[in-house]
Amino acid sequence: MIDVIKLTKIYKLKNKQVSALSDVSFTLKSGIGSLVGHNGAGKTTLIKILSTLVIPTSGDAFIEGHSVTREEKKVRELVGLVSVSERQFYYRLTAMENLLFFSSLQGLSITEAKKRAKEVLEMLNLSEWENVQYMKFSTGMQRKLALARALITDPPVILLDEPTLGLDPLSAREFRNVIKNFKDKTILFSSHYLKEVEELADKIILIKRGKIICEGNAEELKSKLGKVVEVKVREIPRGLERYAISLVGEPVLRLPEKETEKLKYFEDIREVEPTLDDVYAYMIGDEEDSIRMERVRRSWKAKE
Ligand SMILES: Nc1ncnc2c1ncn2[C@@H]1O[C@H](COP(=O)(O)OP(=O)(O)OP(=O)(O)O)[C@@H](O)[C@H]1O
Repeated sequence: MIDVIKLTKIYKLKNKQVSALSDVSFTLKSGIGSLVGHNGAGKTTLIKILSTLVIPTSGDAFIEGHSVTREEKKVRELVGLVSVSERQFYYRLTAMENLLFFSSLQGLSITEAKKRAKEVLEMLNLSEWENVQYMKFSTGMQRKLALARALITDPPVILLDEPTLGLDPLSAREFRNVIKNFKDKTILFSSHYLKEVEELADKIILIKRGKIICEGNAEELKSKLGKVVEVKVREIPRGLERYAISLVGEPVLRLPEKETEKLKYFEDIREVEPTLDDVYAYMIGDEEDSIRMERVRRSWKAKE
């Protein structure tokens, strides 16, 4: 179980402060949760706080009832972290040697670690790579080895920061299948792939500029949109640029029907099945994206 209570993180830079998280609270009792938000929304910061790598400015979070600020050692035993941001493994050591090295840091005996390492490598279809140096691993295999390391102590909570980033579709699918099978663990992952989020997550947490703006399962989030429609417009009104699905020629907008009130003119209305992309555009797609999109559209028009 992950319990986050009023977490705030302010990074102090030389002459300014960056508010990465502000008053974030949520509970993930079990199952799979997903953090979704724009670049810089605060997802990695949250995952780092939950794995005790970053200290929050205020608030606290509890992993299986243990505080990340006051019981770091205990929390580290309870959490397995998979992240791509750090240099993770020793390049010249084999998969097995790396796993033994990291599990010794976590206090496992060599015999126990070897047994667990073999089990997790087999679970992740990496057995035949056991004695191959890490430097020869593809990105997908590197990611799987990171998961193997997180699993070696069989922790109840797994945190994954963009686990399928850069993986080819088949490797990503394989990775997702592995994650789906952890029925008895609490898993929290961040992702920009909304199809993946929909496939895996029981609970989706939408974060915008360090604040939670909505949470629920995919159906609950979609139901907040009401009907979703596609319409052709002549011009995209300011503030609705994030709904554009075609900028060339006559722009097409895909948006909640209730938002069409903001359009002076539209034609060819067509109802479509809501997706998480629609939820994202409605809840998160923000002004800056809108302005950028409008710039693209204008420069395109100018070239025509
Ligand atoms: N060590 C740091 N020092 C200063 N600012 C930081 C630091 N780490 C993150 N930030 C800032 O905090 C904010 C949140 O960053 P974070 O990496 O948590 O976002 P994110 O949602 O994971 O983004 P992305 O999707 O791009 O990975 C950003 O404005 C970022 O620039």
